[in-house]
Amino acid sequence: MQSADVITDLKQVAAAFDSAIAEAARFMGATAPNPPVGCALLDDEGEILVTAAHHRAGTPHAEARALADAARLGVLHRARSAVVTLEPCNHTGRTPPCSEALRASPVREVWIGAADPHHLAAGGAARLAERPGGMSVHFAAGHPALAAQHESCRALIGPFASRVTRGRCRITVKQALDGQGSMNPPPGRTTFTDSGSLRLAHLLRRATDAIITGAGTVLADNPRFTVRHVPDHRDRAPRLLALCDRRGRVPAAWDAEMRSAGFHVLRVRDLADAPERLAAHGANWAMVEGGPALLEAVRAADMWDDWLTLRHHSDDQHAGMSDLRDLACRSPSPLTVLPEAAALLTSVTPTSVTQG
Ligand SMILES: Nc1nc(O)c(N)c(N[C@@H]2O[C@H](COP(=O)(O)O)[C@@H](O)[C@H]2O)n1
Repeated sequence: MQSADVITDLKQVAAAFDSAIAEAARFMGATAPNPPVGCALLDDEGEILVTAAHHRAGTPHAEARALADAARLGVLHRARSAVVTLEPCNHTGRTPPCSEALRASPVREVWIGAADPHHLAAGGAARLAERPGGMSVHFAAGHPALAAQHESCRALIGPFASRVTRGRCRITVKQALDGQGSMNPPPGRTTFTDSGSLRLAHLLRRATDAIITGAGTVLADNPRFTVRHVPDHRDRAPRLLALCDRRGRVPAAWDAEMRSAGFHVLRVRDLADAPERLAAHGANWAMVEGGPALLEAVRAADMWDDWLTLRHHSDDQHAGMSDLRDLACRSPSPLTVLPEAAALLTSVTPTSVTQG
């Protein structure tokens, strides 16, 4: 692959990556089975002309959308660099190859945040580099000044990479605890966390493609699993809802109720099968919403990628303090690139330690 001189100033490339990452993050939870992807086009001066994202599978990819937006605004002829969070695809799937669209455009430099882990679509970087007349192609990974952007692009692509390389969706657990470590809210209440934690939980519901829950949770709380405390995507496929109900305790009427609320219900006997079953239905990222028994089973099966703890302080010493919202993650977490979610986290701990 050609590795010609860098045309654009690295600070401007970093700013363009930040813009593309933020735009892509807005569509997390709407693009499955595709990943969220963002693209910015820059002019000769390194100024951003347009930033676009992939909205939903079957609609134009981020690169195609950015080129079309630039044409509509009459600035396409000024586009010299493309900054893309994911390697431009090199295949005809539901949409044509972005590598060809970029080759045919005025763009002469492409910056890539992360390689495409999907073997069917990969190879766009090499295809771009062999463009007659030249194309300067760069991966963020090779530039220390873009380390943060590379990490964010990896986080963005993480759930998709999990599905296409491991055949299982990424699993994020949400656990709310009171000051004494109990998961049970006081009698008469369904939650004890503060408004920030509630928002974070609903941002997570919105950004994920599926929810895994247990019979105990459904029978005790009958949660609605809908996104209510933050605005939801207007255009998304029905969300997947996996119910682990080994003993068949939840009546079939519940499935119908959930379907009419916009969910596609999957019943799974064995919790350990849920990540594969959901991935087979196109989910890249699932969150676990359950009670102590389900979460203990997730921990025992060691099947989580992120563990989000919402810890409420109700004791005298911390009276008036907001919740602590701690995230443990085993690879860069997509939650860290969701702007509002990242701002609500108290700490992020990368960990490869097996919790037991
Ligand atoms: N570079 C890039 N930009 C996007 O906006 C994308 N959605 C993708 N996705 C890649 O292409 C495959 C899907 O292709 P179709 O939407 O079916 O045409 C997907 O598997 C990714 O590898 N890439």
